[in-house]
Amino acid sequence: MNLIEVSHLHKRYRDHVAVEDVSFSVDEGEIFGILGPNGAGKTTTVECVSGLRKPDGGRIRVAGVDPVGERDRLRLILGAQLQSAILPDQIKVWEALDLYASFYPNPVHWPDLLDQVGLTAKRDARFGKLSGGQRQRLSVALALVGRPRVAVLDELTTGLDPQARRDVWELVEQIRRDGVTILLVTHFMEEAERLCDRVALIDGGKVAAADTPAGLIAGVGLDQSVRFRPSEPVDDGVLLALPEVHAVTRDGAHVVVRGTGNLAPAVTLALAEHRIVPGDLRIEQATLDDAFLALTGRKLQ
Ligand SMILES: Nc1ncnc2c1ncn2[C@@H]1O[C@H](COP(=O)(O)OP(=O)(O)OP(=O)(O)O)[C@@H](O)[C@H]1O
Repeated sequence: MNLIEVSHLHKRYRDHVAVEDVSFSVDEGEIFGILGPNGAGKTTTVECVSGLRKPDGGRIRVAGVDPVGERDRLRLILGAQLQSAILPDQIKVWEALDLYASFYPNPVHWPDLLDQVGLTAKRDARFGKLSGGQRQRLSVALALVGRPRVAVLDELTTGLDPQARRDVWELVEQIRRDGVTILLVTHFMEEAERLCDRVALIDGGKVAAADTPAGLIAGVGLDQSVRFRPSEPVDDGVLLALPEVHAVTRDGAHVVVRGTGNLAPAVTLALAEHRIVPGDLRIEQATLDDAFLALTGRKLQ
């Protein structure tokens, strides 16, 4: 079932078009990613879904609710974690949770939530004294305190170190296991690949493509490459004769073979038949970044 439906969303800031034409739908229980470079229109899109901005065109429904006309109903369905935390530095962690819980008719018992996000030890700490990762985890807890069916998480791990980022990723996976549908905005390819069931690639206020991460990569026909330094000169024709191989290029002393299917075994076998040893052998899978580049002509990061 589609829990979120966005069709032909259009949003301008005065004469600047932030979102040209964005459509996507999110199934119940999914982690759906919105991936794109800075300024692509991601935040504006999810702010419209969250009822924080009024679209200039198009239609949005969240569990059948119109975010513009039915904000009170939306509040009970959707919890948003905002890009920049806007809590006062002096507020204590427990006070923030207690305050947010008071906004909802049936809030989560917040000490459990504090435990879930790993902040029980910080219960009495002031917001201003928390680390970046702790602030992010608190903001996730605040988005979940009203028991939403949908959580909107915007640039959740920007500015975090790798360990804190992995901790937040685990938290997101745990929230999904609890049955919450997640709309996740990110400009990190790894984050989208790791967390998202499906991803919409957004560029210049439009959806360039939407699919599973693997489907997006396969869709542009760039699956993988094998890179090696041959022990003897290798004739391109030997490799190009293999059905798995699409292209052979050189990078200094290295040969780069692009293709599909069982590329690496096919290439190494062909080399062995010609008594060539592939030194420094590396197999590289295409990434969402490659798919984005192929679709838009631009890199994500
Ligand atoms: N309040 C605003 N007033 C005017 N222009 C804005 C406003 N908010 C965003 N924009 C512009 O609209 C475009 C889309 O911005 P948006 O924040 O939605 O993109 P984004 O993909 O989320 O990028 P980022 O990751 O940098 O937040 C950008 O060109 C941005 O400068």
